[in-house]
Amino acid sequence: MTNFDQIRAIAFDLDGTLVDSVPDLAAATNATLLELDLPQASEEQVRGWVGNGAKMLMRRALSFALANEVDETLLIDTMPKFMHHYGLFLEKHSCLYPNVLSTLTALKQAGYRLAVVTNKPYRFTIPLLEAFGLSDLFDHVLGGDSLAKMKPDPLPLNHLLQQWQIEPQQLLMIGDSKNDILAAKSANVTVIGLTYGYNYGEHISLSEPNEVCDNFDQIGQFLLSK
Ligand SMILES: O=C(O)COP(=O)(O)O
Ligand SMILES: [Mg+2]
Repeated sequence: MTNFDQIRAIAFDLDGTLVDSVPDLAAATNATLLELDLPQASEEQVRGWVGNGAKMLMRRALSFALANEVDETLLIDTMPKFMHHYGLFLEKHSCLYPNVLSTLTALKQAGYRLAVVTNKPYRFTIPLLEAFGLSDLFDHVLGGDSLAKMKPDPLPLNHLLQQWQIEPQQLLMIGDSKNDILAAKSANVTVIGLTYGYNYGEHISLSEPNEVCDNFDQIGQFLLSK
C-alpha cells in the first residue's frame, strides 16, 4: 500500500471528482448546438467529451454534430455561445458526489492544505465551488486557463509546489481522469484515481494511479486514520 506519511497538501480535480457536472455541461452543449441548428448530443456522449477543457468539449461536440473535422473559425465563433449557456446552467443540475463536503472539511481540519486544479475555465470554477459551499476550503484554485498549460501537463501541479514551497513527495493529486494521473506522474506527485467520474469510458486503473478509490470517503481512510 502507498505510504501517505509525507503528504502535507492535496490538489483536487473538480469535474467528475468533487462535482457531477456533466448534466449542466450537456445542457449547455445542447443549447449551443441548438443555436447553431445542429443535432443534439446525449448526456452519455458529452460525458465522454469532458476532460480537456471547454474548447475541446465544443470541438468534440461540433465534430459529432457535423460528422466532420471542425473548422477553427467555427470553433472560435462557437465558444462565446457555449460560455454564455454554461454560465446560465452552471450548477442547476449538478451535484456534489457523496461524502465530498464532510471529507474535505475533515482533511482541512487535520491540517492538510487543499487546492483545486481543474481544466474547467477559471471563470466558472469559483462560482461552482461557491454554489456548493466549498470555496473557503481551498488555498489555491487553478482553472484550465489560469496558466499557460493545463493537465495532463504538470505545470499546474508544479505551480502549487512553488506556491506552497513544498516538495513533490509532500503533494497528493486526486482525480477521476487520465489527465490527472498523467499530470501527477509528470510532476512526481502521488496520485489517487477515482472510479466514478469521467475518463472517456476507460477504467481509471488503466492509468495506474498509486491507489484507486470507489468513494470519496475512502480518501479519508488513507489520510486521516493516524
Ligand atoms: O472541464 C473539463 O474538461 C474537465 O475538468 P476537470 O479537470 O475538473 O475534470
Ligand atoms: Mg475530472
